[in-house]
Amino acid sequence: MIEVRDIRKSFDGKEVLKGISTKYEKGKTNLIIGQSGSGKTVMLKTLLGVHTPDSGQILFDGQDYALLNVEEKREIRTEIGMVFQGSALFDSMNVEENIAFPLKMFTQKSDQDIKIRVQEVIERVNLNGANLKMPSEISGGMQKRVAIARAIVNNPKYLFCDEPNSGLDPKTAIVIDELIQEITHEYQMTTVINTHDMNSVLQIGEHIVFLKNGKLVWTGNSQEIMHTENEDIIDFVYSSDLLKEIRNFHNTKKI
Ligand SMILES: Nc1ncnc2c1ncn2[C@@H]1O[C@H](COP(=O)(O)OP(=O)(O)OP(=O)(O)O)[C@@H](O)[C@H]1O
Repeated sequence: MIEVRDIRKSFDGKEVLKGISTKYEKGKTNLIIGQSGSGKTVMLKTLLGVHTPDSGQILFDGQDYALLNVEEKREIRTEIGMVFQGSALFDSMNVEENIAFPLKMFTQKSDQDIKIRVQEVIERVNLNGANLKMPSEISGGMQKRVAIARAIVNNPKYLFCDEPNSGLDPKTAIVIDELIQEITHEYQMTTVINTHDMNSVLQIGEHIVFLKNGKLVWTGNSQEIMHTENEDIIDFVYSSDLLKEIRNFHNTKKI
């Protein structure tokens, strides 16, 4: 579990995170949602340790990150797997080399052990037979699978995903969402996902944190978000006039 307590972060005097407190639970897909500029990326980067909060605490399974020594901080960072927006694969490496990269960089595993582990995750994300393909030779959905495989190859406790299905068609996006949810449950990881994709919110939103202008204005799950009367959520979920009309139509029918 990751707990954030009253996190604040400013850039050049402009406060971007305004006292966020929440818990990202283990074994759940925790979503950070909100409009562009609401602070989702800054929040995720703060969890990653890229940004240092101006105040507040981040606790990884009860350990206050700011109070850890350099070695302990390094240890926590090796327990984080990251799926970057756009996959961020190494173009000059094939699928299995991309996936093996964190093991070669951050562990002392033998070549044989690396080979076995890489094959395990290749099978887990259904990339069988694609081992020697280059990123340019595979589809966007397969590239995401490689990115997910690379993120989980070192058995992380925490999995962070930045817009994991951006650029994918809706069907592939759902498959990728479901894969992330399955592995979250299976490996009991604490998964935090940045998204503004409403399909993801409804499909895998087990714990949703809604940010608006750097403030947390709502938390709940995918069922609750459909029935809330919170105006900010309604505005976000029913962003188009057509969707607003459909909602009004359903509400009128209920009366
Ligand atoms: N390194 C930085 N320096 C200065 N300002 C920043 C920095 N990073 C983010 N910001 C500002 O913080 C605010 C929140 O940005 P952030 O990228 O977190 O939004 P977001 O919700 O992730 O948006 P999007 O969905 O478009 O990615 C924006 O006003 C942005 O300009």
